[in-house]
Amino acid sequence: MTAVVLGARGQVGRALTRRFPDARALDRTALDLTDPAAVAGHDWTGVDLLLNAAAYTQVDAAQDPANRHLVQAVNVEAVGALAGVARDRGATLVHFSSEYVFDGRARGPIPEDAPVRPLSVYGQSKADGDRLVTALDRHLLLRTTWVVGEGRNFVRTMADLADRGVSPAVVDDQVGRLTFAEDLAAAVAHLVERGEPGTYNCTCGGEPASWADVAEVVFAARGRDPRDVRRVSTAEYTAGRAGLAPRPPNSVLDLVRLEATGFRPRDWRTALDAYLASLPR
Ligand SMILES: NC(=O)C1=CN([C@@H]2O[C@H](COP(=O)(O)OP(=O)(O)OC[C@H]3O[C@@H](n4cnc5c(N)ncnc54)[C@H](O)[C@@H]3O)[C@@H](O)[C@H]2O)C=CC1
Repeated sequence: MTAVVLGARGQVGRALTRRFPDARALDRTALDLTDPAAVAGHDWTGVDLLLNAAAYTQVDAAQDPANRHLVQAVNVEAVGALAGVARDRGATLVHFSSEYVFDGRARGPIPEDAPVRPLSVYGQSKADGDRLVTALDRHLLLRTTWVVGEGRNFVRTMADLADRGVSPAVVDDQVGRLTFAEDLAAAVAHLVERGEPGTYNCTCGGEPASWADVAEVVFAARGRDPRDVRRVSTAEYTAGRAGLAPRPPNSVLDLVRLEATGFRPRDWRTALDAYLASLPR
């Protein structure tokens, strides 16, 4: 198998590169996906697995009309170009999506086939990209949430704030589960091995929690009092902060389809404990 990882220096891309050590790792400097000529002109000879972890992921910045062209170029047009490469080469395209394609207003875990109703520009762009991927015979679309890997993420931010003596306001009415990038990469390897195309929700397992619950675990691990996390509602958090994209209140994805393949994601609390133990102080 000849694999290529796109977005290789992002959180998910780094985990994929570790999980598929023989894959060709490409980031923006090696191949700018917003340049159709570069994508068409790239040497894809022999490639049979395209792992696309590249995306425009700044959810709030995506709301700014000045960035809309770039969001569209990376999250939709580039996905179409990669789908074209996969189709021409008979390769499998693995792509990542988000619970932001849903409005998160329904209660309970969200199944893969729930109605798509994005609240934000980013969510809409991911939904549009998803349609291009699922039109392919050979595809894997993994919808995930709250990713933690190498690089900037919520857990690192909270650990930094804890270490600096800050008492942050954190929302306690958005509920979901963390997903560690290495778990996502392990799921990709498992699903590629099975060779069954389709859309799968893929997050860590365990009891869903709010961002404030996660922040409290991080604070405790850094030796701070969890009560230093100021629990606020989304309405309180967003008041006076301009330009924030609306977030779905329910980010909990149903894992039944993934688990039916024999893949058991780690409980997010177990994975978080291990991650926190590895974070430098
Ligand atoms: N981070 C999260 O919490 C979540 C992420 N996802 C999805 O998971 C996937 C991976 O996300 P992360 O690794 O967290 O993102 P990231 O922001 O850490 O990495 C994105 C990568 O895309 C690359 N990239 C951006 N524009 C590019 C361009 N024009 N050409 C080539 N490469 C370009 C960046 O250089 C970076 O390496 C994305 O599809 C994202 O939408 C889904 C749900 C939650």
